[in-house]
This record gives sequence, structure tokens and C-alpha cells, in this order.
Amino acid sequence: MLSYGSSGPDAPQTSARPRLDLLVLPGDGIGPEVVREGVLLLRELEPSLPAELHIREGAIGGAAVDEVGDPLPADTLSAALSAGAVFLGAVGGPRWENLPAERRPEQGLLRLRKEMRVFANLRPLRLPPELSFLSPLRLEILGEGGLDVLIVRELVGGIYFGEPRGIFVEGGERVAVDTLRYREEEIARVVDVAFRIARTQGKPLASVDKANVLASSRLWREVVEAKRAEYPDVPVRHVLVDAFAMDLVRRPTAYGVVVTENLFGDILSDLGGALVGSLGLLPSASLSEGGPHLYEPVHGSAPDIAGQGIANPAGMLLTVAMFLRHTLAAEDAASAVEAAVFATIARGRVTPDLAEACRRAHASGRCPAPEVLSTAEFGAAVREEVLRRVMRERG
Ligand SMILES: NC(=O)C1=CN([C@@H]2O[C@H](COP(=O)(O)OP(=O)(O)OC[C@H]3O[C@@H](n4cnc5c(N)ncnc54)[C@H](O)[C@@H]3O)[C@@H](O)[C@H]2O)C=CC1
Ligand SMILES: CC(C)CC(=O)C(=O)O
Ligand SMILES: [Mg+2]
Repeated sequence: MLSYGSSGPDAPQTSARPRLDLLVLPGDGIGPEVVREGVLLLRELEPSLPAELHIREGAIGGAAVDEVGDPLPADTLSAALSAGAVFLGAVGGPRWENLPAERRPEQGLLRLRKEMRVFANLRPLRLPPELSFLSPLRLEILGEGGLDVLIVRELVGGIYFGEPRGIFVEGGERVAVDTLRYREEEIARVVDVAFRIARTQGKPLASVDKANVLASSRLWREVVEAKRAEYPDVPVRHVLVDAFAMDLVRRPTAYGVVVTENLFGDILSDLGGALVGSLGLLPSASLSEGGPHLYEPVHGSAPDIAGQGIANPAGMLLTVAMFLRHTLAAEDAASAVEAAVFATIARGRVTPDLAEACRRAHASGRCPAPEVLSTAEFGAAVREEVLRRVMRERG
């Protein structure tokens, strides 16, 4: 394990602040590129945070397969389980696509989520009004408030984990099996998280399923109905997933908090990436109950742009904001990071994935002339902006 940063894990405590151990897992492709910007931002903010951060790095995914032949090495898992929080970049890539299923990078991530019991994956689809030019949706559809929908995705159950699974030979031909299985309690705990957030934010809850076909969805609906009695103040409706995909594009303002099972949440959040203009803008926080939370951007390892220094680190930086909010309860710092990311983009300072939308908007006076930045330049611009905001707040 590498450790880096000013203090190092074994340095004596020099302040009264509690110590928080962070495990950083860069992974593959653009993972390390965006994680670097996240760590630099954390370092910049560290002196003003309520905890002293001790950052260690570990191996996961294809990088770990190359190093030790296992996408989730035992020392990475034990470091994750004993950390205060874990950051992950992304895993996977064409290099490892032909490995046996259990050694594929993605299995390392799935096992990590399962072992950490991070069952509630919060995926905000947020585009403030001043950035509405990034969305392919027309202004009148997006609404005056921009886009603001929270997907709460069940993360450690469902078809990604159910047994039996695999490719078997039956009657001389190959048969593939995946099992979609949910226990009542697995549904209830994530639905409860979604209800609580909807209540706190004063928003309606949509539960997305496929109850007209799937038994797991019928149980899901029953559990939501039972939970509803505990939250009589939260308006709830059930929406079939196919209709929801259409409706999210047609009238996103109809939705506030959306709760759904693992596979549907995975697919729908990438659709959300298109609605905000780039998958590279979406953060996520995977919450456990009592254990460390896992923080990861929504996107994957993006092999098509990896190694070029052009990945958008905004999703990772907004993920840092989610860490500040959910692990450190440092709401002011979280809001400052979010505001800094959005303000940087609103000035036309963007990575290449947003450049075309910015150019088009510039032609109609909705965005300054774009200044196309590298991953590192965008990260630095956001850090400067965060510091400016923090200084301004301190007077
Ligand atoms: N959480 C994770 O580690 C995830 C890993 N993956 C893995 O990643 C690999 C690539 O999968 P894809 O289907 O290509 O999905 P992907 O999310 O890596 O990329 C999809 C598209 O979005 C673009 N994109 C993604 N993140 C971006 C960023 N930060 N800035 C600019 N553009 C960005 C990519 O260039 C690509 O065109 C696969 O091995 C897949 O299994 C996929 C999704 C999540
Ligand atoms: C690569 C998979 C394990 C997961 C995924 O696509 C996601 O969590 O968004
Ligand atoms: Mg995905």
C-alpha cells in the first residue's frame, strides 16, 4: 500500500481534530486521472475540515489483476473495511475483457460494494439553471430550476449478485443464467433511505420497477406500500421502468427522489448522464449503515479517452462534495465545492466532452467562448475557485 500526503498514516497527531483514514482506489483507465484531482482538492481543503485526513492508496480492478492476479486483493478489502471512507475511480477495460468472470475487474468492484454493505447508492442528476445549455433538453422541458433528480439505487442485491449465475452446457448447447433475487429486508432498507431523503427535501418519491412482469418488482412494490404508512407526508407513486425512461426525458420536473433496484438504477443513471450533458459530470455516494461509505463517480474507465489527460474530473470533484456532506457533515465545504465546479463550467472553462455544447451555447449568447481545459487544468481551476469562495466566506 502506498501512502501519501503531508502527514502520513503513522505521523503523530499534531492537532485536536479527529483522524480520518481515507482509502483511495484509482483503478483503471481514467480512474487514476480523475482520482488525482479529487485527492488534490481534498488536500487543499484539509486544513479547514473537521477531521485530519490520512490518505492511503490501494489496488483494485485491472490494475490489481496485473499486480497480484486478483481484482480485489485481500489487503485492499481489509483496508477498505477499516477506513473512514473509500474513494474509487473506475475499473475495467478491453485488456481484461477476456478473463474468466470471477477475475474480471468489475467483479472486484461488485465484491467491494457487497463486503462494504453499501446498499444505498445516491446518484444526483443535477444541472443548475445557469448550466442548462449543456443539456440536450429544451429549456421549457428542463424547467427554470434546471435538473434536480436524485436516483437512489439499491447497490448490493439483485441480478448482479443472485445465484445461480453463469454459462452452463445443457443438452449440448450453452445456456446463460442470471438470477434476480431480492429479500424483503434488502428492499425495505434502501426504500427507507429514499423515503427519509424525500421527506427531508420535501420532494415526491417515485418507485421505479417492472411489476407488470417481474416477481421481484411485485415484492418491491408491496414493500414500498408498507413503508408508505411510516411516511404519510411523502407523496409516492409507482412507475414502470420503461415508461419512466421515457418520462424522465419528456418531463424531468415531475420527479424528485427516485428509488429503484440495482440494474434499473445503473441504466437510468447513465441516461441521466446524457440529460446533464456528460457522464463525466455525475457523482455518487454509496452509503452503508454504520460502516464506511464508498464514494465513486458514476462513469466507468472510459478506455476511449484514457491516457490523454482530457477526462472530465467534475463527477469526481462533486463526489468529494458528497464525502464532505455525508461522512464529515461539512455542509459549507460541500456546497463550496459544488458551487465552484458549476461556476467554473459556467465561465466556459470546460473539458472537451462539454466543449461542443458550450460552443453552440456561445453562438446564442448563453455561454462565454469556451476555453477547453485538460483534466489537470480543470481540477486546478476548481481548486482556485473553491479557495476564493472559502476565503470570501471567512471575510
Ligand atoms: N464504476 C465503474 O468502475 C464502472 C466501470 N465500467 C467499466 O468501464 C469500461 C468502459 O465502459 P463504457 O461502457 O465505455 O462506459 P464509460 O462510463 O467508461 O464511458 C462511456 C462514455 O462516456 C465517456 N465518459 C465517461 N466518463 C467520462 C469523463 N469523466 N469525462 C469525459 N467523458 C467521459 C466515455 O469517453 C465514453 O464515451 C468497461 O470495462 C466497464 O465495465 C463502466 C461503468 C462503471
Ligand atoms: C461496472 C459495473 C460493476 C457497475 C456500473 O456500471 C455502475 O455501477 O454504474
Ligand atoms: Mg453504470
